[in-house]
Amino acid sequence: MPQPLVTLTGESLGWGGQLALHDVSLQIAPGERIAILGRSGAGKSTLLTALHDRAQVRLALVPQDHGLIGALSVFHNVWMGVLDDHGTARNLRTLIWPNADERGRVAQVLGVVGLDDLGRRPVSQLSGGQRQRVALARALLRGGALVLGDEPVTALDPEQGAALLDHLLGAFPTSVLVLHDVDQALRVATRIIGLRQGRVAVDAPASDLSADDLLQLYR
Ligand SMILES: Nc1ncnc2c1ncn2[C@@H]1O[C@H](COP(=O)(O)OP(=O)(O)OP(=O)(O)O)[C@@H](O)[C@H]1O
Repeated sequence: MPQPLVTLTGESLGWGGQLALHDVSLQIAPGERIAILGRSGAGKSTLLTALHDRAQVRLALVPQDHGLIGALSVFHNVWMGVLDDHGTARNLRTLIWPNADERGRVAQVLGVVGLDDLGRRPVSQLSGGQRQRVALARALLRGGALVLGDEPVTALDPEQGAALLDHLLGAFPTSVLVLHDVDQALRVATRIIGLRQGRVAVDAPASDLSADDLLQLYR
């Protein structure tokens, strides 16, 4: 069995003294495409935080709130995905005067998400869907062994969302994505983890689960 990318052992996590995740143990193996489902407040984002903190591999993150800096341009927000690959001097130079290679790398991922002409626009002037696509472009530029995404395509229309979800899954060998659409989860995931009140209520191969099984999580 290959070495797991992330292992949680009896993980409990809370906010302000209140537990949001109770004694969760699980492993993420290379190659898995995991969808996390559950009602609002079930602990999905908290589980992603735990996985993020425990992962020992290079990973990219698409947070629920996009994690962008509104005053900075689209280019700079996307470049943030690779800031820790470079030293301070190089990053300062890129901030002021990106070279052709850097501009090309960002343009490539902006092309994938359909934001070709918006590199210089401050993120504060973008729509919600455009912001989400900037966060996706930043994750694609970063790359890595694992992508963690918290409802990474919810701000997009169904067609564009499905296309970008497929692209994201193709760009990373392993993924753990919080999704809110049961059918979408069954379409793209190899394994589904369902949370209820901070506990794992379902953890099974997607091929063993039906939409009805998963809808129980929301009742
Ligand atoms: N920063 C925070 N400070 C305090 N409590 C928090 C914080 N983040 C989450 N919580 C609480 O932890 C619990 C789980 O929240 P979490 O965001 O993990 O749920 P979720 O399943 O991702 O919900 P949603 O689908 O609404 O995003 C909730 O009761 C929530 O109120």
